[in-house]
Amino acid sequence: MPIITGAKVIVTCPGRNFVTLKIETDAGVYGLGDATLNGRELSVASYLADHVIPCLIGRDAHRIEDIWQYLYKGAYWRRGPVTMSAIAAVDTALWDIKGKIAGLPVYQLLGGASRDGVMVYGHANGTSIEDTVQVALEYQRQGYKAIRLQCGVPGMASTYGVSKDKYFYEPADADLPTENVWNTSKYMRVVPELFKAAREALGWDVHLLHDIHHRLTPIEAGRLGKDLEPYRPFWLEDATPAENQEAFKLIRQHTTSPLAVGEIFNSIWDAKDLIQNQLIDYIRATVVHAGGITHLRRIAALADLYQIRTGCHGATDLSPVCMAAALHFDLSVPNFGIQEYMRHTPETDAVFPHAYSFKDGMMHPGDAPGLGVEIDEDLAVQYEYKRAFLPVNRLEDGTMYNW
Ligand SMILES: O=C(O)C(=O)C[C@H](O)[C@H](O)CO
Ligand SMILES: [Mg+2]
Repeated sequence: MPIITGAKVIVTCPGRNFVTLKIETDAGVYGLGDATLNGRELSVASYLADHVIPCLIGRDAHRIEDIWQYLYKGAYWRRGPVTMSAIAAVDTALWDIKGKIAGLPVYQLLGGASRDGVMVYGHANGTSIEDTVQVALEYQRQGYKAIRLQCGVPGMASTYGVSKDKYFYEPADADLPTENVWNTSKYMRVVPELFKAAREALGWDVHLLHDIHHRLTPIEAGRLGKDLEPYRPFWLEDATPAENQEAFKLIRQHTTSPLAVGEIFNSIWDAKDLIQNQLIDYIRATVVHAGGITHLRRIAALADLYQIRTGCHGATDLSPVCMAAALHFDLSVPNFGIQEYMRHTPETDAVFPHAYSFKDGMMHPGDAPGLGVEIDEDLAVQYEYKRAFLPVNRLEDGTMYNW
């Protein structure tokens, strides 16, 4: 049995901050896990270094489930994004180790491939409808089968999902949170126009998605969902904050537009009521923030009972280690729906060389043993941690709102 002999936390900032856990064993094999929690990175780094790593030394790295339970139940303080990201990092690294020792890619350990490849969606964004549609056309030319559309709103200086650089979107942009201003009615008018223009330009063979990013009330979300129905969206994401899950009943009463929720969920308990009441169509939880591959499989299994499919979060603040783990999960899980794919910068890709690849709108984790992702530690140390916050959002009268 491979015994855990050491572990360390690597914090690096090749364009943005990433926290990576590296677990070493006496079998000469190590594993990697992503522990990045955007805007709160050092909390997870400390949780791992101060409270988790000392408990790992001397354990059998093959006992993935037992170590998961030990860290979850053993902490007494359950759930929460910091705890669950730390557990996820350990879990992911242990799957990596198991795969490397077995000489198999992780997806083979998860039951093997359930499909040939993983359909991903790219992000088309622009300051205007015209710009966004042009970018979407470019994605379509690159072979994407699914495209998320976000555009600037006339009369609003900025909004979620629209970047200065059309291809690399990084919302955690400042040393202290940037203040944005929000106006729901202006936003509600522009999105149906965006979808109309996109359908006219792109046709009907491509899936179109949109992220509301928690900014509507349930009844507003019902209205937007209804207005978008003629354009057949693949999903509307995070229509309203999901703390009150009853709220989704109201949205469901008004629209057949499919709903996706869960990128900020960190355990099956966050998703349970939405899933069991069939209030969503896609569950967005992913490896790093929802307790690792082990826990995400449990969430997917519950969702599968209700024909709810997976749609893992895959923004750039999830490192290539998480991306690789998500792709192994996506390839194997029976109720896969779609995977988000935001390209990392070349600097990030250089720090994390990986076996996963993209072709014709589909991704594959590759067949390297384990996760198929490495970290170049010499390069990683050259990029020092840089404090960066996600923005905050206020209504026009100054009221604090959801970002
Ligand atoms: O990718 C998405 O759907 C997002 O909503 C991105 C999030 O804002 C981002 O990951 C927050 O860290
Ligand atoms: Mg989102």
